[in-house]
Amino acid sequence: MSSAAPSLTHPIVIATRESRLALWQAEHVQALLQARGHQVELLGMTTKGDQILDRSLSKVGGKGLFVKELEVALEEGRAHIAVHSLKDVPMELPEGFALACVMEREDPRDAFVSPRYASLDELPQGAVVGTSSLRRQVLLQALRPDLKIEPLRGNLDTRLRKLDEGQYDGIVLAAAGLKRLGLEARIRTAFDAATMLPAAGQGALGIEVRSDRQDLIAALAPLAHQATWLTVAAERAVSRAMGGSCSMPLAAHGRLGADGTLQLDAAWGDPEDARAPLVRAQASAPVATLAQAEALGDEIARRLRAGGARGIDPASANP
Ligand SMILES: NCc1[nH]cc(CCC(=O)O)c1CC(=O)O
Repeated sequence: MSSAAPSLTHPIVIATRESRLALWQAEHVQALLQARGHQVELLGMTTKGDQILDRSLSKVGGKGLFVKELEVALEEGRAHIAVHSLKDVPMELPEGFALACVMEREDPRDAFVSPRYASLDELPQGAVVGTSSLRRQVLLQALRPDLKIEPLRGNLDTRLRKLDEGQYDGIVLAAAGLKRLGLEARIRTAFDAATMLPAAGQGALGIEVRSDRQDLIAALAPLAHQATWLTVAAERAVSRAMGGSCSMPLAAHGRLGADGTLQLDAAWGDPEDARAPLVRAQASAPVATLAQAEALGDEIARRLRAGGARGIDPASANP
């Protein structure tokens, strides 16, 4: 049995980074497509983002670094689809590329990981916490102004190794990545999403294709999870409207209720002052279409700006 459109040729090749998490994600999609009768192969690649371990991503060009090489492979026809953590996908895809679908979300929360301390509250005064995320930095600093936040880059295994070597008292990672790699036991506390507000798209996977591949878009449609798609569309709209990139501390988190009401929360931190008070905004609305979800995200961005958040206009944003 195959649900393939007539023009779809096999195998479908998935371009993937070679970190354990990226491979897990690509293999996850491979298995789902194989279960629907498709023949699927992986094409492993190293991206610029994978090679930069010593500097903060926000200083060297941002999220796009993880996706560009994969897009080149799609452009050249060496691969057909790319699986991304939506958190790492820029708000606007380059001309000619589209998000074919968004899949069911894993745990969207941040997790506190530490060999010695069971929670953030247990950390002694002045303890060292590792994260290179500006969002995590400002949210942590709001909860515990005494903590010393130090940069921490690399894939999940690298970050855990640096923690285990004693460079930090604790680190903050996405619960989703740890769960996917079978490392859930490392989570000491999953932060309450209301206090450590997650990043837009955190925990959700998206599949990118060339926008002219209607055959692939049709083949991927059954993998979509509509509730997740609506929720992350609203979250990503907040980022887009704020001109968000990883150089702006910005959190956006939605929850879609069984009645179709989307509750959206966001927080903005001053990129120039990690200790400045956060600007928060909240709104909810019934949401049944992507356009309605995006309108709610736009509304939240307006409220953030009204509360003092400074957005970046598209013209002056990072390339
Ligand atoms: N910033 C890197 C990144 N991008 C996606 C994940 C895994 C979680 C996800 O899929 O959202 C992680 C690790 C982390 O933030 O700890």
